[in-house]
Amino acid sequence: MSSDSRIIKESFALMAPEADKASAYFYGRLFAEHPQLRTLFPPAMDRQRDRMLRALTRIVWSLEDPDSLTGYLRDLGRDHRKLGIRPEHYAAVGTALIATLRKFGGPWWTPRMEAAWTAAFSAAAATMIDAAEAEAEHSPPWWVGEVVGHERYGHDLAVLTIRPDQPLRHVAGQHISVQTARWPRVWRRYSVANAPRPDGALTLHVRAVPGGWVSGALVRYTKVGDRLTLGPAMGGLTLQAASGGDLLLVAGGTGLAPLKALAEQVAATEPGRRVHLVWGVRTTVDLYALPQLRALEAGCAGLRVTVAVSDDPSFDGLQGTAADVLDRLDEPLGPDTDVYVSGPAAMVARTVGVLRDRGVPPERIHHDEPEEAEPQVAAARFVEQRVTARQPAI
Ligand SMILES: NC(=O)C1=CN([C@@H]2O[C@H](COP(=O)(O)OP(=O)(O)OC[C@H]3O[C@@H](n4cnc5c(N)ncnc54)[C@H](O)[C@@H]3O)[C@@H](O)[C@H]2O)C=CC1
Repeated sequence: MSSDSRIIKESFALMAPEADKASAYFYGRLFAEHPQLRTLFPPAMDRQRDRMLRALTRIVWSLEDPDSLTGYLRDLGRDHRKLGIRPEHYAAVGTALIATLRKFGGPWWTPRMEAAWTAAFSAAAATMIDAAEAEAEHSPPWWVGEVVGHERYGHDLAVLTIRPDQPLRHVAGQHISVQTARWPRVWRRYSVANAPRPDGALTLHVRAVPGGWVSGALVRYTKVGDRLTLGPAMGGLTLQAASGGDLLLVAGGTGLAPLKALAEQVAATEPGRRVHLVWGVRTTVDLYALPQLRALEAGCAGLRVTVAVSDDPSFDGLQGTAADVLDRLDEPLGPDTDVYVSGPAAMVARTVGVLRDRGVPPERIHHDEPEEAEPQVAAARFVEQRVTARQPAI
């Protein structure tokens, strides 16, 4: 580990006990010094603060993995265009960040730490700005999407089909962010549930979560003809280029969306490739995409779809969660099988546990970071880092 990386990790850990206060101070200071930036952010800042903390944690933890760090920063830079962040804003953010670290580092803060952070921030900002400028050559900062389909299932689920005003390039397995007119500057992520289509349309599977501003608006108050604002496609739940072996896709509820896109991609490009899609839902109402999955299966020799229902004993089929189904699979998972998992965080964790018990190597198991991760996850990682940190380097 380079000495600068170690200094950054250790000084970051000093903030652990006050991570929430530090992120509030950071935005307070940023907006006090640059009031014009306040208009770029949502009225309620709690989730934004969590996101910032999570992003910073992710960056600090990736310092030893330059490829992963650069990819992450480039995505962040591209994504920030939709907020209206411009190159000149980065210096303001850097000044507020260093001031925050200095304040919360307290008596431990040293000029050596400040120099390491300043250099790291400049490098990160340059990567983000570079990615944003490269993206600006061929893509708008955001898209306007017209809702051309809106199907309701039960009281809290909807499948939306959206046609962007300009081509929105995406790869099967990626997600986009969505803003509704009801909640300006509040963005939420949804996976695109289809492989790229000739007409450019995007399908989203949306569950209205309790207290969810955007999900509630999309399910209950959006209709055909409405317009939504869309951010660029991001995310890594895409097929590994090098892998050509069997695929096991394990979905829970609306976590089906990115895996359905992967199944469509394979059906279109490698119809003979063996793909087993296991989809677990709670009740039969949640089997909203079953007709399309069966149609896909009928047209694709290599695709097999298994569904299981966990909370409805009257269901005339497999009972249990997707993880339970895997536990009972009688066929072995070949060493070249890649597994993709998507769904509620607890379901993903349980499924990954079952797969590990069945001997699937960790590098063959792929899943996304859930957006709805515990808000305190970043602070918890600070604490973990602090406990494991060695003596300060300086
Ligand atoms: N809508 C989208 O585009 C995407 C959504 N997601 C995530 O997928 C989740 C989907 O939520 P819902 O549809 O409400 O799912 P849900 O709550 O209806 O659950 C889906 C399935 O997961 C099972 N499950 C729940 N907890 C489990 C556990 N601890 N162990 C094993 N199985 C468990 C349930 O029994 C059910 O079979 C959300 O967390 C969402 O963030 C992930 C990727 C894309």
